[in-house]
Amino acid sequence: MATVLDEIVAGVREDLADAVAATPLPEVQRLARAAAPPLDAEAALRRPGLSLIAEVKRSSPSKGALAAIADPAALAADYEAGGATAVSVLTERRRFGGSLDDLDAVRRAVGIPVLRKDFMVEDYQLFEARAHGADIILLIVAALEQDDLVRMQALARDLGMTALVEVHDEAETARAVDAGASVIGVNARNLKTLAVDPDTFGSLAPFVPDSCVKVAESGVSGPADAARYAGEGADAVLVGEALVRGAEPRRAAHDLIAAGAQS
Ligand SMILES: O=C(O)c1ccccc1NCC(=O)[C@H](O)[C@H](O)COP(=O)(O)O
Repeated sequence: MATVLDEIVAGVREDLADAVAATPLPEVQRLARAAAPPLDAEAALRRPGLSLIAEVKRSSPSKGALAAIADPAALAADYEAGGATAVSVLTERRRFGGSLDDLDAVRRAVGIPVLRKDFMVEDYQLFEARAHGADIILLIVAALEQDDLVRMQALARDLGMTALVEVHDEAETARAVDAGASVIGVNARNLKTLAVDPDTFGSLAPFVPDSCVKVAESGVSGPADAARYAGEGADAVLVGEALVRGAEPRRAAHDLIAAGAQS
């Protein structure tokens, strides 16, 4: 039976065919090479204290519509003012309501690294991300064969971007480490059931080498969760729903970071 991830990736591949038809690979490669140089996101995430990757997330397969984000640039600017280290922008259209327009708007609004959060299955998407100013791309181990993971990580580096390599279990963590990942995100959301298990980060963190940046993804509902992840060894937390649903994203960002620092 097809999983949610399979269904999302099938939709992404259909949209990708349209994108390639509109902007062929050589042109998107040219645009990627011509874009302003990327920021060193890995170095930013390695700074002392708990880093926050704050997400622009309109909707999700697990929760449906989350927030009517009229101005993604203003939201991202609030995140930056609240101390976020990076902004994550979901660009997947069908299930998350995102777009490259959101990425463009955020890129123009902030001076911190920007993550294109999407389901990357073809090299084309990495060039596209860079052409739109992304500094970080997401590589989901569960969505990629090992040779694709290795090649796409090398391509991200060649383009000057940081790859956030996402894992959900011990086997995927071993694959990420084998592929030479330097930034590993442990996602607490099970991509088959969509349930969030807050114990996932703590159980997988010991399998992530100390040399890697460790990112705890999903299910952070407030400062206590950020403090818990920091205590379990997270260098960064990636937070979407709690920030876009809250009334004061700037303060909420600040409070998450402060809780991590106290842990
Ligand atoms: O959010 C979902 O429902 C989802 C479903 C299937 C694949 C990915 C999904 N989310 C992507 C993410 O990783 C989250 O947006 C990110 O970690 C932030 O999570 P949260 O703070 O729980 O919104």
